[in-house]
Parts: sequence; C-alpha cells; structure tokens
Amino acid sequence: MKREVLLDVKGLNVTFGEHRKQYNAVKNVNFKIYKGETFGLVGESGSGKTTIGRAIMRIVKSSDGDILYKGEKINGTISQELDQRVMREIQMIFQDPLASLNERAKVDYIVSEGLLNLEHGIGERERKKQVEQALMDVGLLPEFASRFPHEFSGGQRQRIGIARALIMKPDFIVADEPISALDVSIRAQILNLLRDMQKKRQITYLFIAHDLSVMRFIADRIAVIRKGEIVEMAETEDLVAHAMHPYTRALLSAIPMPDPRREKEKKLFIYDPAIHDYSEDKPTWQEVRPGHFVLANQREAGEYKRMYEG
Ligand SMILES: Nc1ncnc2c1ncn2[C@@H]1O[C@H](COP(=O)(O)OP(=O)(O)OP(=O)(O)O)[C@@H](O)[C@H]1O
Repeated sequence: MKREVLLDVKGLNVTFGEHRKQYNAVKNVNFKIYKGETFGLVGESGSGKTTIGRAIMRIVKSSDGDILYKGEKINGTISQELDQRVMREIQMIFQDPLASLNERAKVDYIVSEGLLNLEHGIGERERKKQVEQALMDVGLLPEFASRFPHEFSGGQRQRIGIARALIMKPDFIVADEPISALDVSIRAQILNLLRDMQKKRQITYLFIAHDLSVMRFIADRIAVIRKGEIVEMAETEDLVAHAMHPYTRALLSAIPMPDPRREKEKKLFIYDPAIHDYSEDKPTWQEVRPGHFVLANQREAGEYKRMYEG
C-alpha cells in the first residue's frame, strides 16, 4: 500500500542573525511525514528541533528549502485561503502550553482562542459547546471552562493545551516536548491520550523530544538531529536494532537498561565527531537501505551497509 505524504520538508535551512553573526540553526533538512503516523525528531538541547517545528508552524522563516503540506508549499508567501486552512489544520502542543498565556484568561477563552480567530461569526452558545466537548475529549470536566490556568496541575494544564489544539479538528499536530515538564508518573497518561486521539481522528504527529527512550515508545519513525543536521532516519525498530551513525549509537547506549546490574556493567558509547574524515569525501544524505537514511560519505556508507549485512 502506498502511503500518503502529509508533510514534505525539502532542503530546509533556517539561519538566524545577519552577516558575520549568522548562525545556521537548521541545515539542509529533508524528511517526509506520512498521514496517520507519528514522526519523531530527537536531538539534544540546541540541536534545532524546535526551530524545525516553528518553521513548519511558520513562526520562524525558512531561509531556503520547501515545506509542502498536502502537496502545497506553505513556507514563504502563500494565499490567504491556504494560510487560513493551514492555521486550522496544523496545531502545536508545547512543553508548558499555558506558560505564555495570560494568567487572567479563563480556560474557556484559552481553549477557544484559535476558533475565535478563524471563525469570527461563531455564536456564544456554539463556542461554549465546543469548548466543553474539547475538555471532555481530553478527560477534563466541562465545568473547568470557568476556571483559571493556575488552578490546575501540570498534567491537567497539558490536557488544556491539547484541548486547545483539538478544538480546531487538526489533521497534523507538532508536539514539542509535550511531556518533558511533567512528573514521570503522569507522562504515560498524556502519551496515551495523544495516541488515543490519533487512533480516533487519524491525526498525524511530529513529536519532538530530547529523550530517545520516550521516542521509542511513541514514534513510528525517528529522525536524529545533531547541530542542525539530521544524521539518521529510519523506522523506529530499524533505527534501534541497526543504528548506523555513531551519534545515534551513542544516544541509544545512553538509554538506561531495566536490569540495574546490566546497567552498571554496560559500556557507554561515546560519540567523537573527529572520527569522520570528510576532508576529501563529503557526507551526503543518502538512503543506505530501503527507508533507512544516513548522513555519510561513500566510505562510511559502505561500512554501514556491511555492518547491517554482517
Ligand atoms: N530566534 C532565534 N534567534 C537566534 N537564535 C536562535 C533563535 N531560536 C533558536 N536559536 C538558536 O538556534 C539553535 C537551535 O535552537 P532550537 O531551539 O531549535 O534547539 P532545540 O533542539 O529545540 O533545543 P531545546 O530542546 O533546548 O529547545 C540554538 O543554538 C538556539 O540558540
């Protein structure tokens, strides 16, 4: 079965600053996200994950490359009609979704802000009805609409953030570290909620996290980003079983093992970028095996292939 491409990111570059102070936060990034899947973007702090999410949300400008959503280019100048459609269909969930919001705004307003922006003619009764439904959809009580964000726990606040996205009936959600700020005990609840929503509504996710162990649980495919470049991308099981790039292998080796004795004995794999000799043969983004991409030069690609086969 041929999978439908929902989002196609081609040669994306994002540069901050000007002239000599320029900083390339995202460098020639390429990936496709298929309809209904969870695509994980994993990398350490400052690697450019959030910037990619923001470029898709059109909060930051891309300096080069194309972002195609359902086949239409959404970065750069676009028609008002497409702009409105994208504002509805693509939503974002944040680490602490209410942090940036006015503490004096009630949940009722917070959840329906997007609706009010796009549907100027919406009646009060209809708006309230939709807010209550969205709250129930994320496991909250409809009466919470009249309360203030500071009255809620971290997990409840995240549910409110999800309701705020869900009320728009999105096709695609960029979830940027949605559980990192939560207590470990409630992380699974939020992950399960996101999964249930995906099943019920066929929502597609770009899931951004720094933690590969969370990603293994939630993502269908994973891209590993380092210093603005994606170094490897594959189906989750393939990536975990057959990591090629030494940076991916280092991230994998840092995942704690359930058995404490084995954990103590295990040898951490340390990534040293100096091992790459790119002086003559430059690395390119290539598909080394079907669906398994890696940033490598020809010699490395050959080694990775042999590693896989041997
Ligand atoms: N608006 C901006 N202006 C200048 N530099 C920026 C801006 N936004 C991000 N950067 C820089 O771009 C780089 C990538 O940042 P980004 O937030 O995308 O990383 P990240 O992988 O999401 O990290 P974190 O998990 O810490 O948020 C960082 O070095 C950051 O300082």
